[in-house]
Amino acid sequence: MSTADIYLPVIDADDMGPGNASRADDPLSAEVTKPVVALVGNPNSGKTSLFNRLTGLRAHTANFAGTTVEHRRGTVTFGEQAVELVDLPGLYNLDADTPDERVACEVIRGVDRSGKSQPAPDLLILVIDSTNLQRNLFLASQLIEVAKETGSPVVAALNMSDLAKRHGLQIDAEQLSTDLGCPVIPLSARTGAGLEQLSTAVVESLHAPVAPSVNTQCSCSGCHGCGFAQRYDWAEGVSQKVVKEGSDSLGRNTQRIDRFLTHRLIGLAGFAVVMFFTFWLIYSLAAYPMDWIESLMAGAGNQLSRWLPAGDMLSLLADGIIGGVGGVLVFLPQICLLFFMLALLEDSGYLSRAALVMDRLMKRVGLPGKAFVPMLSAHACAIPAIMATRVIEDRRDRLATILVLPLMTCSARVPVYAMLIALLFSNQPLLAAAVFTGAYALGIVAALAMAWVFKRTILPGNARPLLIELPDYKWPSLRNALLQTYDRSMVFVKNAGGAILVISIVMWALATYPKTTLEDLSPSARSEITVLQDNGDTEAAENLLAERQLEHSFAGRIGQGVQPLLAPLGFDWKMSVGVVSSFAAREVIVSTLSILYGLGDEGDEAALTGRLRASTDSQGEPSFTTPVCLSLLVFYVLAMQCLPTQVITKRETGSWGWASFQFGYMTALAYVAALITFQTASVIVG
Ligand SMILES: Nc1nc2c(ncn2[C@@H]2O[C@H](COP(=O)(O)OP(=O)(O)OP(=O)(O)O)[C@@H](O)[C@H]2O)c(=O)[nH]1
Ligand SMILES: [Mg+2]
Repeated sequence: MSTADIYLPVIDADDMGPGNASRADDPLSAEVTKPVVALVGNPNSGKTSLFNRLTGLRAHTANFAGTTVEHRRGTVTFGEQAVELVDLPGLYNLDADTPDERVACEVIRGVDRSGKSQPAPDLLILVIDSTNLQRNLFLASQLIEVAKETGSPVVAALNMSDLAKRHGLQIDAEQLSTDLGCPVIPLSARTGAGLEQLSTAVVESLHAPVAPSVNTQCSCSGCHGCGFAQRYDWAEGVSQKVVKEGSDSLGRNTQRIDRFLTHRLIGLAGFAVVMFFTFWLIYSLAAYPMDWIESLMAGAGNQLSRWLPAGDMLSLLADGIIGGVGGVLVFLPQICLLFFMLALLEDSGYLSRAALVMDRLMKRVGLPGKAFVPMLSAHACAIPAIMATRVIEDRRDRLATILVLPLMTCSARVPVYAMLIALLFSNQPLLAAAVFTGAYALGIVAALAMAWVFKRTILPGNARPLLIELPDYKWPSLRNALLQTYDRSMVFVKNAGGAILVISIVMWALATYPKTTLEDLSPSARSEITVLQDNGDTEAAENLLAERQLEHSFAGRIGQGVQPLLAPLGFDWKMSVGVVSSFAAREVIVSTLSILYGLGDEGDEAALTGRLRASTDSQGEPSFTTPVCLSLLVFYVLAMQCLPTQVITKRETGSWGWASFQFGYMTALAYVAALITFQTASVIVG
């Protein structure tokens, strides 16, 4: 197992939201009867936004370079002409350096992964960011030269015209069309302006293809001579010629804000404040819809107990399904808000600044600056984040990033944190936000620390310095943010309705069978229950019987078998069952605890946290003490409890060895850290 083993698949699973029927995991060479039109251009020029606008799909867009790392397809009808539209990763030039850039270059040049020729696209839509014309023209000239060789006609889409207009920027599209030797259509992927003209130009070019041509040879005396410099000079010359009225108010505003946000200290403090504010907002706002969902669940449980006689069926539906799945679904509002805030931050352009201020820290521990965006997106889910590491050129850097990514707090941890934080500080949003931020920070610090350890041990070497484009700040698109929130949340809901549902039913069965009757109990337990019954305390007697039944169930036996291993971390046998069951998926602990603590509590309307807080051990002491909650929290921040992530790590590194190593080191780290936390907190709390 070495870094050289990392293989770089070109295309596979995508992060398109649910409802997107079309995905691009087949190579471009696959049999396609419709003409193929590819969207090409610089990173962040709006290719995916245009793709979404034209196809009605919802691929991920964001205001930073390198959002798209694979090609995607969708069908569009331009006039009466149906075409296969392909969205590609962005490029700065045609000398591909990273796996995602290679994807784009291969498609444009008409070669497949192995270098064999395949049909080039029937047409290229060259997406140009009008607010960054000069920079985009460099690639434009290269692309047009390649298109001339492959015979693909080109239509240039002068995107972001809404933004250009707002900032008083006027571009002479006709002159630009003459300089590029292809049609140039001003448009806005955000507002939809100019799409009809684009459609007409595409249809005309498909029916009467004209090879584009560009002449970057410059005869002026000021040219620097070499190909690169000459091309830059050409781009500068054309840009000066076609920009009729320029205003750099966009750039000036950006610079003004950046003076603070990219400052080495203020920038770092600003990042902490932004994250704290985000969590505070999530925590405070989500409380209301969470209450509604909780009362909905309780109402459903009550209704069921009215309809069905007491027995296994009622228990399965109320405790197993409503308790298990509902226990996880309750946290949906927090997850939606988290995704919404992340989408707004992404779209505003702030994240590239955060990457810059974090780069100094990351470089020291051997992580490349380019790892920052995958690290941030890992806060939603580690799977797309691991795929997003394809923007990292160096194999060592990429492997180090993949190994530490799952330490970032993903959305599946949110229900677990929320449950534990509610146990620690209910109704104290500020404290809760502080612990939330602390848990997130712990994940980040652990990732940086482990990267440092890897740099000193198994992955020696220095990470490449960060070269990142700082896009202009933009007002985030509310529509995009809402759609993205919906798509990502639906993945969570589907998970709750699929894997979590199945695990909940299994957990319910394990906690219910084999059944224990009063006669099966030990004489002492029997007499304890009888005394309670004789005293008329039937509720306490029933609860005690339920408790004993649970202890004798399969789940009880498993929990008690594992518990000695987890006892130093402060976990009792019920928590041990929760920990074991959540190795399939983290959030399962919430449903498992709902089931384990819900049994014997028929129709109880109290929320899960209320039940957990009231639970006691055999000596009558509270089970969920502060040291226990903290220990569980630390364990869940650090442990690798997600099978799909393991599969993706295997796929992206090409070896189960690295996936097992990731599982092993994270579990060991979680165990040791939780042990230290519990023992220390126990001493402090007393
Ligand atoms: N105002 C405005 N913003 C736009 C327009 N088109 C795209 N954007 C924004 O520009 C940013 C980049 O858009 P993407 O569609 O992700 O760009 P991309 O070219 O696919 O980027 P990569 O995948 O990184 O190459 C996002 O914040 C979009 O919301 C537009 O016409 N007007
Ligand atoms: Mg894109």
